[in-house]
Amino acid sequence: MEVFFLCSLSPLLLITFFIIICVSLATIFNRNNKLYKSNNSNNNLPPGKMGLPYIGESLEFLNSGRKGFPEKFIYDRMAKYSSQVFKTAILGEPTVVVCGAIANKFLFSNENKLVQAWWPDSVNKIFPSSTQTSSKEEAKKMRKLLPNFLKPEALMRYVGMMDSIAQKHFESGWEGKQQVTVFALAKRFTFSVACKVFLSIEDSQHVAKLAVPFDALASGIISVPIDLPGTPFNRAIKASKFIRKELIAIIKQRKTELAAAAASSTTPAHHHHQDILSHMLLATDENGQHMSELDVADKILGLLIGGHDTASAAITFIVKYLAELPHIYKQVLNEQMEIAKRKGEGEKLLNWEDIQKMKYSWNVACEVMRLAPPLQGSFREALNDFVFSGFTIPKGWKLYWSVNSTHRNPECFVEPEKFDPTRFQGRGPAPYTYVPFGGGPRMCPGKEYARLEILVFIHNIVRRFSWLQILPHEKIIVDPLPMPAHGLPVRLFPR
Ligand code: HEM
Repeated sequence: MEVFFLCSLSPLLLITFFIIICVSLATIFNRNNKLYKSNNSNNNLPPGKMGLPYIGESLEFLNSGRKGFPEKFIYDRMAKYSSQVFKTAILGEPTVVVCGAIANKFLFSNENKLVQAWWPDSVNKIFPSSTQTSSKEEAKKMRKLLPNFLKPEALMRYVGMMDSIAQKHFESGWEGKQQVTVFALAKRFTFSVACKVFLSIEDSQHVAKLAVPFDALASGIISVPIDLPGTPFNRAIKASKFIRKELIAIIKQRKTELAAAAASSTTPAHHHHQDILSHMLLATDENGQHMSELDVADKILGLLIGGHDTASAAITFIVKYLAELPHIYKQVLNEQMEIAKRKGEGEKLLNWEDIQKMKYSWNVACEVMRLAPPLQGSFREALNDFVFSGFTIPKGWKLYWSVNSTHRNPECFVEPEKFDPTRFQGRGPAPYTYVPFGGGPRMCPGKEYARLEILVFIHNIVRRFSWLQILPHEKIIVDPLPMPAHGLPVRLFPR
């Protein structure tokens, strides 16, 4: 189909595309060349290789993940240069990779002072977001509002809602089946929860209508940014336009409903005022300003994307580790049965207090995210020349911090390859060593939300089933999120 589409394009169009690609490559190359050159005089750069022009070491970087060992790229170079800081070029950018807890602390505490968040070009093109339509200051203000919608006090009321979605999800997707593919179901679960909590959308057909473009969007975000018909990047841009249009329509309708409810003193018939969309529409900043429709759409889109593959990857790997480690499964089951037993007569849904009791289960989830972190790290950009660890980091260069540089480091975690949830008991890991959600001002705003949906999922799965992996040696691919190559098929044993 895609090949057909390409062939049917007129030669003129093809030539035009070709020229566009050449020009954009040349622009990137030129800009980076300036970046590289401006620093030739600077001989205090970290050790490391910049690889081929433009491509740099991107292929090595991406391939180590696709082979299932994303940490290899980093550990190989740390060993080779005997340094926790090294330079490279990835995704078209001169980059300094900084490893270890000290580096994490440095980056996270210098946000907007020495560094700022940076995303690859592909991400910016798929989200022509408020960062571009409104001023930087405004975007920063909006980012500050985000945690308000997702802090524990705000999320408490959603626990029952999540549990009700989980119960329906297990009834329709798992019960009565001998065998299921976990990754696809985990994605369906987290997406259903998001549709309900953010937008009050529960109708399964409506959820499915949004889920399809969402998958396209998620798989195109970190792709080669070539915008030609049929490329994943192109599909992602189209999907993002479609979803934004849907969201704007939902937002407009909601505004009318909220206005009507405010005008009449009656409470609205729906429970819409409970979801995150209504909270965003009603929220005001310090000057009493409401967020614009476009801003709200972008924020919701950002949340849907941020939570789409990350939480479902975490859930998938929890299921995988519990299959491999029956003694851990048993302790999780004991904890969850105890919680179920203590619930009052007629109390059908989990609540906030129940979640607080799931300490062991959360330690297990944390240990899973230590060994199989959903995100491998993220980028920052140097705002000025500065010195870190004795090396000069030039203005405009990118910095990459990696979750694995501490999660798999024996100095941070004794016997790092060993699965041991008790690491999280007592005082837990040293500061800045356990960072699956990042840290500092840009730390994942969805952390608490993710904790809730993960624990609700664990509660529902262990109470219904035990399970075995159908492919015990299924390969793991990290591209860019970790995922079992065949989606983790398991055999179910109802309890
Ligand atoms: C287990 C699940 C999750 C993990 C491991 C995870 C991890 C992360 C990490 C590492 C970052 C980047 C932090 C940085 O650059 O320093 C991030 C950013 C973000 N996450 Fe999550 N996340 C998860 C779930 C979620 C969920 C459920 C949501 C939404 C409800 C979400 C929304 C976001 C958003 C919007 C950002 C961007 C924040 C910004 O640019 O300032 N995440 N996440």
